Amino acid sequence: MAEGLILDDLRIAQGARMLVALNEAVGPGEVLTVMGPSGSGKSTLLAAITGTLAPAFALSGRVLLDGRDITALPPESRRTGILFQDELLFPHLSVGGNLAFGLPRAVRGRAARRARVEEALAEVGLAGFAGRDPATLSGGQKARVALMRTLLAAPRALLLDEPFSRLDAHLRDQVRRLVFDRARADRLPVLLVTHDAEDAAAAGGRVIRLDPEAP
Ligand SMILES: Nc1ncnc2c1ncn2[C@@H]1O[C@H](COP(=O)(O)OP(=O)(O)OP(=O)(O)O)[C@@H](O)[C@H]1O
Repeated sequence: MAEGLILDDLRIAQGARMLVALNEAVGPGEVLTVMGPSGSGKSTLLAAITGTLAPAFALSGRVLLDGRDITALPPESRRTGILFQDELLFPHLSVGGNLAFGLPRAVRGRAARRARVEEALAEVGLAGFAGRDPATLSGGQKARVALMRTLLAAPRALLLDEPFSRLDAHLRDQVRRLVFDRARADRLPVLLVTHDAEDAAAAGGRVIRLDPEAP
């Protein structure tokens, strides 16, 4: 069975408008960058993969992850992880609470869950931050917590919806490197949506462009 993420004749239409039509295979540790003008369907493509496509769209074809057809599965069963432009940390939870939220239920017991959270924080240079309010973190720290929250759920594919675009140039480079290094180390296929040619170059993989038919 083929490892990685496969978009098998995946088509997304909005009424008579064909937004996305793709045949792509993204191997473990490989990054496929998706570019295209605003409104061309980049976020919609990611939603089709995570299982959160709005009812306004019609989907055909298949999404395969590690050989498993996930096209019709509910989002929580797909094992796809996504990072957005806004970190979307829960403001009412501590940093540790945010990370614990990402942990699979299979990690049982308060002590074991706490240990996994501490380990994750230490991995991104944030040891001791578990009790902090997310509002007190810098942009780069929030980005690292958001990455670890996504990775703690043990996804088999990583989807990135412009996650670097709000960071300043220096941080952007750091966080980008962290994300791509982790994806390679965990052998995750990555789909990167971006407007930024530098992001695409840093990703180092193939680039495709969405050019939807005019309505
Ligand atoms: N929930 C929705 N219901 C109906 N139409 C939607 C919905 N979300 C997006 N659209 C429409 O679908 C098309 C694709 O939008 P999408 O957000 O995927 O584009 P994008 O390429 O990600 O754009 P951007 O670069 O601006 O983020 C647009 O015409 C948009 O207006």
